[in-house]
Amino acid sequence: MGKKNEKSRGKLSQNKRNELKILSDAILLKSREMSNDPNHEFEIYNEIYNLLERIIKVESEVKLPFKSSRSEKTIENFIDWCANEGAKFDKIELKNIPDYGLGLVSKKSLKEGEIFIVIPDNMIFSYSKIENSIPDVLKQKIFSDCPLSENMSNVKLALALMIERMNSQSKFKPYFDVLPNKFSTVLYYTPTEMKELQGTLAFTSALKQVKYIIAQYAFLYKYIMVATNENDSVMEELRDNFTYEFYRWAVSCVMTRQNIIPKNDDINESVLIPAWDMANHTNGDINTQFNNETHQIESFSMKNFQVGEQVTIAYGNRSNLDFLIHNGFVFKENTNTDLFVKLNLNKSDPLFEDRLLLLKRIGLNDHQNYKISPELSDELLGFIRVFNMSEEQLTDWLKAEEIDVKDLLKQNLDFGKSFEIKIFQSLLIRVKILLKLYPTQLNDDIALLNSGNLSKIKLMLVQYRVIEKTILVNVESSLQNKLKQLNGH
Ligand SMILES: C[S@@+](CC[C@H](N)C(=O)[O-])C[C@H]1O[C@@H](n2cnc3c(N)ncnc32)[C@H](O)[C@@H]1O
Repeated sequence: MGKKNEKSRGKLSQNKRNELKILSDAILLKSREMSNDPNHEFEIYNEIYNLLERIIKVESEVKLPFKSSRSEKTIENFIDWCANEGAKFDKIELKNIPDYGLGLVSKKSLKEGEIFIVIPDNMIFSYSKIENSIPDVLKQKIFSDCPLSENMSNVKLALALMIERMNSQSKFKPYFDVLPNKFSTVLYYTPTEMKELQGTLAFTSALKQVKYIIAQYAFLYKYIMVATNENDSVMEELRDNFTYEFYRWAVSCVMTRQNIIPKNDDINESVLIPAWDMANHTNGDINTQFNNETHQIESFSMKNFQVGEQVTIAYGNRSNLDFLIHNGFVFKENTNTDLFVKLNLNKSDPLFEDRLLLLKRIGLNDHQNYKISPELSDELLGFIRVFNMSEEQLTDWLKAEEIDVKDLLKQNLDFGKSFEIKIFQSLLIRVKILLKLYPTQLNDDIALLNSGNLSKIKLMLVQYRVIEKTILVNVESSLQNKLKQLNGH
């Protein structure tokens, strides 16, 4: 650390810095606005994006302080570096895999449960790994005093990555050189691409995620400009190179690759694990551990892999909404088909207060997210039962003992046929409304996917729409079947 790699590129004039400060203030102000209406949230996003475009233009003369390309040479250097650092990975190799970027491929057949990669602690990148080489003033101002990096381990890791990425002498350089230049995270969507999510359950999450990270940039920009210290070259270098482009790159690296491992007995830390983080995801159980005795990452094969097969790992049992928002991809074969929908009571309903009271007694709330799937969860059943009760039913249930009231969450509670019909119908209406919110039809989306000429991000977003709509269509037909059975058809 501490060595300036090259002469500072394109220091911005004071006028431009002032303009960036004004734009950052405007972003911070706008990002405080919040709405439950996704279309209003989209308007806020568009206004923020306009300010951001101006920022990107002003910052355009400051180039990213590194060049990385995933050439054969850089990959070879990386593999040599891994070997020199003590990684054990002779059963696998790193290869380009269409639609996945880089990935791991087996060189020997692997048995389920067999260790296929070991990464020693010295290869793991984190803030604590560079802490001792960071000048004190920078450590104090950026990592202790700054409320964002102090409280958020992902921001801390992103800033540590930016600082170390600027250091051409870094021991991690061979790893940084094979990191992607560009991502498909929400931070790289254009507003036109973002609009592809309109009507989906992911729309608001995507908008909020971008708003949040742009606001982080604006906050950090102002913070770093003020915290700058002429006597500290690394601090100055950070000030000269801190752009939105650089920040979204670092945040995307962290979003798509970070892991949490124990730093010591009491504290965990966000880290990047070179080579292991080249493994792509598939369904299964997490089969990687941090060995507390050897301080190594060990990954075990999740199944038998043939020679030449892609060796995948499981990132966790996440829904496609989570993968899209937090990891920048969707996984068509995902066995996790969870969709969560916010359901609320009708405030103008004269029985609103009673329903709310009963909901609370069974541990539920108004405005809660419920899992929508063909098998209705206990919580969803509880909610739609309370939502649909008559005044008489409500009064009876409110009188029930604490222990009995929880029966409302039981699958086999017999409410009688007409009430069953009522609750399934109300849920069916809700699902139909959700399906109507999409500006496009499922068939149109499928045709679009088959057209074969979509950009990478648009393809992913249309795929996401198809996945979400398909789940809802399945729930719709399962509810219709249940109603048919109840009606004796
Ligand atoms: C930890 S990295 C894995 C290595 C990555 N492929 C690379 O080239 O650096 C995670 C990223 O890999 C890609 N990825 C992982 N699993 C995937 C999958 N099942 N389908 C598509 N992309 C996937 C996504 O871009 C994700 O953000």
